[in-house]
Amino acid sequence: MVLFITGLCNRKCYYCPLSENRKNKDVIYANERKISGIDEAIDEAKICGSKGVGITGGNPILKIDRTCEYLKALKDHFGKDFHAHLYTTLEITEEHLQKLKEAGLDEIRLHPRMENLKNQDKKEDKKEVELNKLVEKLTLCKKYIKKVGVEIPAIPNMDDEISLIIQKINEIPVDFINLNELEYSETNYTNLLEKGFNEKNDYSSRMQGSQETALNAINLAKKHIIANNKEGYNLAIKMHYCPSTLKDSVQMKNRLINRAKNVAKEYELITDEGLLIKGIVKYDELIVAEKSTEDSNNPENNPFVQFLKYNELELGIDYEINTCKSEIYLNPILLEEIIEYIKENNIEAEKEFGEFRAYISEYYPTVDKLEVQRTPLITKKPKLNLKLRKKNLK
Ligand SMILES: C[S@@+](CC[C@H](N)C(=O)[O-])C[C@H]1O[C@@H](n2cnc3c(N)ncnc32)[C@H](O)[C@@H]1O
Ligand code: SF4
Repeated sequence: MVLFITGLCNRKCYYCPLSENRKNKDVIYANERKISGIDEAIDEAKICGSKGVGITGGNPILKIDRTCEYLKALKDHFGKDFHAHLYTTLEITEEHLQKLKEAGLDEIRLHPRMENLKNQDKKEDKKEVELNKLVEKLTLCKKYIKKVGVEIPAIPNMDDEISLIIQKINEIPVDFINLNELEYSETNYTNLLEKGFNEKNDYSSRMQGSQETALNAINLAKKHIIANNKEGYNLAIKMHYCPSTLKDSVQMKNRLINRAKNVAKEYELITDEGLLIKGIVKYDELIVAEKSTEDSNNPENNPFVQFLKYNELELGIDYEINTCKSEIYLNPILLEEIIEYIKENNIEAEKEFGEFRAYISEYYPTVDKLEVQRTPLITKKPKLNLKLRKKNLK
């Protein structure tokens, strides 16, 4: 689970990808769900079948007590094997680390100021200071937290600077460095273009040159480390490159599939991407059967529902009525079959069931249930006007 503990942050990274509704706002999200308490975080982790938490922001240490409260509550609830890692900056102090350790943090990932590392003559000082500070803070983290690493965006053309970071931290007991493929979002796009970067293609949010920089920096660092250590290969640090597609196609997909499995209703299907599909019969106003002798407000007396009930035993139809939205939900394949049946048998759907629309809806299994596709089902068999068509062809 991704626990976004606060949007507050003292930095102003030009590549910051946070959206407007999170950036510099003191809001909490568990995955895509906006929450206001620990119980909701626990609930979201349960629904998603989470095995651990990544605590992020903003900068979580600006809300250190909240961070520790959530962390401790998750550990208490799910046990010590529920893995917890946290992203933060070099502003972390011994006091923060003491608290994080007590709350059970397993891993920490530090993010230095990339702008200070850019190799420009006048900034040579800044670069040294930033690198030394990184080494100092990583060493401090190692005193308290079991796994310590660095995580940074692979900024195109920063091959040498990133290679230098790897060489420096390879000399101290640090476990890993993660290089993320640089990604654009609606908030950092203009900044990235102003820096002279371009997007890689128009179907992803990847920036051109980032992958090359990451791989080149890793190879450069390896070369230097081997060359400087005549006695042999002494590359202690683990290096990972995380392409942006991995986030979407693996991390996000797995999370969606887990969530979908836990929230899917009997009548819903789960796609390979972890989206949910259901059939919807929509009325402007949910009508009830005209000659119903029973309570005329009872939605179960809707003619379409009556039809489903009539076929319930044979087809095992499971359905749900949403009276607020005047909608009936059922298995999408069954709905398609019913609509086909109506057409094939020339049943006058409107006369039988009243005026309704039918469609298949595909949506995210998240709290906001964002719909990604809606496929209308045609309820009347189309009549071809062959004469007219012949005339047109002439
Ligand atoms: C989104 S941040 C969240 C944590 C915190 N705000 C930070 O920046 O460290 C998670 C990781 O992504 C990296 N990152 C920041 N902006 C990025 C971008 N535009 N593309 C790829 N990675 C980015 C940061 O280095 C950080 O380690
Ligand atoms: S540290 Fe993270 S949240 Fe803060 S400005 Fe940089 S990228 Fe954004």
